Amino acid sequence: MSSSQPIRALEFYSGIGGLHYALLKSRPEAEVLKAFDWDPTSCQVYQANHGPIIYRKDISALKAAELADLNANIWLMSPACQPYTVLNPDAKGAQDPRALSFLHIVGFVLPELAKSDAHPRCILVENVAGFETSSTRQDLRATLKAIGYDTLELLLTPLQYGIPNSRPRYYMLARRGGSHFPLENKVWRNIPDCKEDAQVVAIREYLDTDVDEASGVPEKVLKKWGRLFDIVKPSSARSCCFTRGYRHLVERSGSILQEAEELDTTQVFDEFVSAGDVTVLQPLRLRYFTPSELLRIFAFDEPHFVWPPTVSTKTKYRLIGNSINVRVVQALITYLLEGV
Ligand SMILES: C[S@@+](CC[C@H](N)C(=O)[O-])C[C@H]1O[C@@H](n2cnc3c(N)ncnc32)[C@H](O)[C@@H]1O
Repeated sequence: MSSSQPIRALEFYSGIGGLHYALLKSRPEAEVLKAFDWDPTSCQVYQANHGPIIYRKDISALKAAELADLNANIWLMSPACQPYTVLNPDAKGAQDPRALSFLHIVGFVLPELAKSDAHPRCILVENVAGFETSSTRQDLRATLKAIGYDTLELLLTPLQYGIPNSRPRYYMLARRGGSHFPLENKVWRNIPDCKEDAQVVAIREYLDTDVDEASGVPEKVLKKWGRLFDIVKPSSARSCCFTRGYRHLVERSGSILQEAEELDTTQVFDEFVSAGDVTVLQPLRLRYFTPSELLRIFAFDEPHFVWPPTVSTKTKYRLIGNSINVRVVQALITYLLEGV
């Protein structure tokens, strides 16, 4: 969008507003007109940070006419990923009821708006890696093409932006009436013509200075599941993907931190196994990442981010784990808008 044209966005599946932050970091003058989510706590957190533009609503119930009146020129969308996640062996894709609202908005509402040329100039869709093999992705591409969009698909991770966290995510960018994306028909692993491969910063740059004991990993958890954890140190240049199940699930829900940098993790765990005594692990000082550390890793403007006082720590983890990496999406929005 040319810099003289106001950017007016709608945010669907807004959660705690990661896409909103990404848009503002890319284009500070942009305005999010309305955001939609049906989860009451997400809406409460969103409102605390972005004001009363959040509508608690089932997106399946949105009508073309109400969206046309808003006259937005960019839509930002991060629909539920459970239907598509490879972590769920029973994922049903488009057959999952949680996929319905996205099929409604893309398959019905957008084409309806296109009849009166009221569809947005640009669209960004975010989902889990794995979405690219779904029938929903094929339908999305076909629908967007049929109503005049040029599309580009990518799989990116924050590691490419120097952030020590793996979070591979699928993105689709769509625009109409602007310059064309490269013709090559593939899922891109970097933004075209943009070599972002930054030096990854160590985890220690993201850590709180003062962490209370509640973040420690309980001994009973370590005793039963300790060997399954992905463990990183302050000097590590990686961590694994943090999900909404962080602190509930052990495997594949995110890394824990070993504060004792100097100790050899494997050696201490071997001693624990042979001694059968969990206290052997104490010198490692194993703990969970705190919500504020995760917000920093997700590139949220952490010191200014507000949690309403009623939101529990457990809920904070759920909401952050559902969210997006702001830095990655910022780069995508910049690229998307440059071509319009
Ligand atoms: C993957 S999360 C998106 C998170 C968001 N981008 C953020 O930064 O926090 C999906 C969100 O969609 C919401 N959601 C799922 N289905 C919905 C529906 N039918 N109507 C409204 N919101 C829905 C969930 O409550 C959740 O907040």
